[in-house]
Amino acid sequence: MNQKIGFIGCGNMAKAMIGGMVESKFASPDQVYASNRSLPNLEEVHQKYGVQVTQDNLEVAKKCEILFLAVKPKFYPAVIEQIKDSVHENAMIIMIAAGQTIEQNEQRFGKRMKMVRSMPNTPSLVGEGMTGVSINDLITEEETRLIQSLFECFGRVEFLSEDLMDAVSGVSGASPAYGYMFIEALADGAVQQGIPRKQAYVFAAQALLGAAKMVLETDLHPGELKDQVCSPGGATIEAVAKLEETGFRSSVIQAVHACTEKSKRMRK
Ligand SMILES: NC(=O)C1=CN([C@@H]2O[C@H](COP(=O)(O)OP(=O)(O)OC[C@H]3O[C@@H](n4cnc5c(N)ncnc54)[C@H](O)[C@@H]3O)[C@@H](O)[C@H]2O)C=CC1
Ligand SMILES: O=C(O)[C@@H]1CCC=N1
Repeated sequence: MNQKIGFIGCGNMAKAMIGGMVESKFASPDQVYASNRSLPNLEEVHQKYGVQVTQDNLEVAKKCEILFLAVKPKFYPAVIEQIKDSVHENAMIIMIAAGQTIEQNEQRFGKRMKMVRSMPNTPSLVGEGMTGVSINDLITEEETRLIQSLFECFGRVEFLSEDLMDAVSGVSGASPAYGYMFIEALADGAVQQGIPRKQAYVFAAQALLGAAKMVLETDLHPGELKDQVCSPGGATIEAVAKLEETGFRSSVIQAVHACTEKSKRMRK
């Protein structure tokens, strides 16, 4: 691809995607532009990845055919007001904000634009991102393939209808945070049993990485994979029974629900 890719807002999520794109060589550093209100994050991505940086949002908006809006949801109205008359004539706008809808942002631009609503996650930085994507009807099939390869350069992508995008925040946008909590909890349990903390994180994280790969690569149902670990009368089933008793599944389901509902409230 030879389009220029811009990021307005260069925080945690933009840095993860820029890192993923450049490290995977999907885009060369001279194709990628980022603007941010403050300097430190810009200096960091320039030093690490060699991308072009500026504090001027308009410079990025004018230059880039593919434009990520990577500021917090509450800053979308002000940023769109600032750039709407300057965006590249063929611009494709990629929103990454929780809760923001395509219709809402078309209204803010005051015209129909090629618009993508996406929900990525921070493991994009290490090539293991998961992104949910909805597109509007101005995006062509060729552009859809481009969007797919763009998000696939740092992980997996699934297209789905826009009414499900708030739930994507709950299941994959936010869930790395739940995963880190699970890893911390596993490691605390291991430390309680005498395993040194540094090793405890390796045991916990690698076990979960392996479990995730088993689900994605064997095509077996997670329940069947769980049953393979639970020897009759063995140790694992004791742990599984304790997790059920203490509401593990229900707690996770409620967490996804809470995140999804909050995402919906964030567009008000
Ligand atoms: N952090 C995450 O795991 C995920 C975040 N998102 C979405 O990504 C967006 C950004 O989130 P984060 O990167 O976590 O936030 P962040 O706070 O780390 O980054 C936002 C950046 O935007 C800059 N900024 C604020 N107003 C600006 C303006 N007017 N012009 C230029 N830059 C401006 C800030 O200085 C900051 O560096 C949010 O809309 C969030 O919903 C989506 C998926 C996952
Ligand atoms: O916490 C948030 O609002 C964003 C959306 C998903 C992950 N971070």
